[in-house]
Amino acid sequence: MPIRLSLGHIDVYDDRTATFAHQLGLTGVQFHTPNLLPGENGHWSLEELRALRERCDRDGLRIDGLENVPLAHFWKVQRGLPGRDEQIENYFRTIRNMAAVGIDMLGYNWLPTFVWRTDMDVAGRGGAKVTAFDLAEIGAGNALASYRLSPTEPLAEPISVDRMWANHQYFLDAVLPVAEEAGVRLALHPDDPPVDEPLGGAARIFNTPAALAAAHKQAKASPAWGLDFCLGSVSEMGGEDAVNEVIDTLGPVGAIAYVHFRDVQGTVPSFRECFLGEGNYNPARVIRRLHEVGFDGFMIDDHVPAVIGDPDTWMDISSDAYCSRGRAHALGYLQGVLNGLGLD
Ligand SMILES: O=C(O)C(=O)C[C@H](O)[C@H](O)CO
Repeated sequence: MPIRLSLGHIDVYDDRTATFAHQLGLTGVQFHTPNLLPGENGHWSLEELRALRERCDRDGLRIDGLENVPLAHFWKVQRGLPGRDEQIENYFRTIRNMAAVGIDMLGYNWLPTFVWRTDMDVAGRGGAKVTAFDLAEIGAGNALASYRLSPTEPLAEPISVDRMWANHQYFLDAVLPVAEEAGVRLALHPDDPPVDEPLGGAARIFNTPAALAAAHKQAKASPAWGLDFCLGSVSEMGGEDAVNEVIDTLGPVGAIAYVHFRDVQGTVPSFRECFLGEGNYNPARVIRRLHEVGFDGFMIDDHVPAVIGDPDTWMDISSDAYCSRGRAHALGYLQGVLNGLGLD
């Protein structure tokens, strides 16, 4: 299949979201801890996954993937706490239930204290609302702390770099055989922000292109593991050079599962989000390079700048805020690039 675009990072799915996808000419959707999957028993049940699948079938939209099980399903696994084996058993259930309804991609992250920003309301181009991170400002805490995927409980004790790697290995060793058998692929989101310093007490380990290649080694090149290639997070590591390094190491071995398409200006320790085309990398060059190494998966929009008339960026998960002008701009931009490269 050629590289394709999906409407991505959808939290709240309803008629409005489905209409937005159709109006933008998209045929696939990708979900981000969706409202339609409460997962109240510690896993995503067959019934709720089937209902989501049937809903999208009725809407004429393919489900390209799911990302991030609810925090309550996963926090002990990430932190390596007693009780993680029970959560891993439940993760098996989620994987098998996804397979049973024909959904074969599951994104995850290795961020016990989730994504951090130090400002959720910076004026980007023309005053568009964007988010920013500055390591010098972390003393004030995470400006994303009230986001529903940020943990409400602080860490009981700090988690070191070594523990983070060991916990990830433990998770992969348990889960990949089940994922392989089920035919579901797990996709790791890079750290955002990719700093060396711990944030909220948890070390950050997937913060360089080399660390992402090391994750591939931890997965022992399993076909059930890939990178959720967040271009924004990798751009935060080192701009287009870092993006190219990831494409060149993980692309040819088929380890790029799918792509989050957003960008930033600046790199760690300080960056801010921006529109496509004014960030650290050239989107057309990146897509051409992905194509040249054989990437043929899907790409999604991610969080986007809020332009005039848009209620918010990613803090507001309502479908009103989600179906925004900023998002339409990002997707239209990417459609134009794919068309110009002859890849649509
Ligand atoms: O920080 C980013 O770039 C994200 O896309 C954050 C998302 O919530 C992502 O799903 C983290 O796993």
